[in-house]
Amino acid sequence: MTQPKRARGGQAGKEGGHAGSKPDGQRGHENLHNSVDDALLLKRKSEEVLFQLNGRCIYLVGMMGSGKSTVGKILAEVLGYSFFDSDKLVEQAVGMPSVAQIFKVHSEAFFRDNESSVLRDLSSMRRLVVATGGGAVIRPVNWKNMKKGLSVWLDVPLEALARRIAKVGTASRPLLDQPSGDPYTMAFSKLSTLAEQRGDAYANADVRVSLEEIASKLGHDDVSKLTPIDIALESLHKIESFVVEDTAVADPQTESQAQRIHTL
Ligand SMILES: Nc1ncnc2c1ncn2[C@@H]1O[C@H](COP(=O)(O)OP(=O)(O)O)[C@@H](O)[C@H]1O
Ligand SMILES: O=C(O)C1=C[C@@H](OP(=O)(O)O)[C@@H](O)[C@H](O)C1
Ligand SMILES: [Mg+2]
Repeated sequence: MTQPKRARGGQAGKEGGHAGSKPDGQRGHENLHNSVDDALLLKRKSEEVLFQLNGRCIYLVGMMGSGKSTVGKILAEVLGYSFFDSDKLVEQAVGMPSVAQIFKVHSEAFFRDNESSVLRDLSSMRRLVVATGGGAVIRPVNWKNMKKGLSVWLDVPLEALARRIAKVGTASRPLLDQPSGDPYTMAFSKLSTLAEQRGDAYANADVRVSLEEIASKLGHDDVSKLTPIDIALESLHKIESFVVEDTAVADPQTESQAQRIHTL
């Protein structure tokens, strides 16, 4: 059977469009082939990773707009895991329709307490992909709970985050909500401040998925050309490498079996 190759742009779902030299009809076919190839690669890798995960949960961390909810749903789907978005669970627990309203009626501290309770409850479960809120990384108690599973940091350049946020608006993200000003500039400025305040809290994650690295590997000049599937696939590769190394430290004998599977 021929191996699917990694697609190089032109797929549905990416942020920036880039016109190729081919007529639209041909590009359409190419895009479809690329998407099918990517879906096959993703499915195949997920089957290997599923075996190695042994039921461990995956926690996605990263700044607002980094794609935790988007990529998390894809990972859950291909792994056959259940997907939870911690923001949605907080909304349910509090009985309010949006995070923005919780911040407004109560406070950020109230939201954070509920966020910690949700993460604590989830940490006793198995076979979950959890998209956390961007600020979950600031509390050590959340890390204590997330470390029961495997954590993945989606590391996205601030410019790309601000572009995404400017596109969808800030209504659902109260920390970025600004009454006036250019949406991109305002989002970029707020995100920069938050990134500075949070320091290297995201780097506590077991695995770092850098969009700049993926873009360079795939020959793209901009992270905006990456699709959520590209990012999900790289996440699975990184998770696999981490689990293999982790097993090596914990149990050298099991490691040699895991390594054999990894290199197949
Ligand atoms: N790789 C991507 N390409 C294009 N748009 C994306 C990508 N990843 C996420 N988005 C969009 O960016 C916005 C933020 O994504 P989301 O998954 O909600 O991030 P988070 O949960 O980390 O805040 C959404 O509108 C989503 O559709
Ligand atoms: O970074 C943050 O502090 C927040 C991120 C949001 O989630 P997303 O990262 O999914 O946008 C949400 O939890 C809340 O608005 C606060
Ligand atoms: Mg989210």
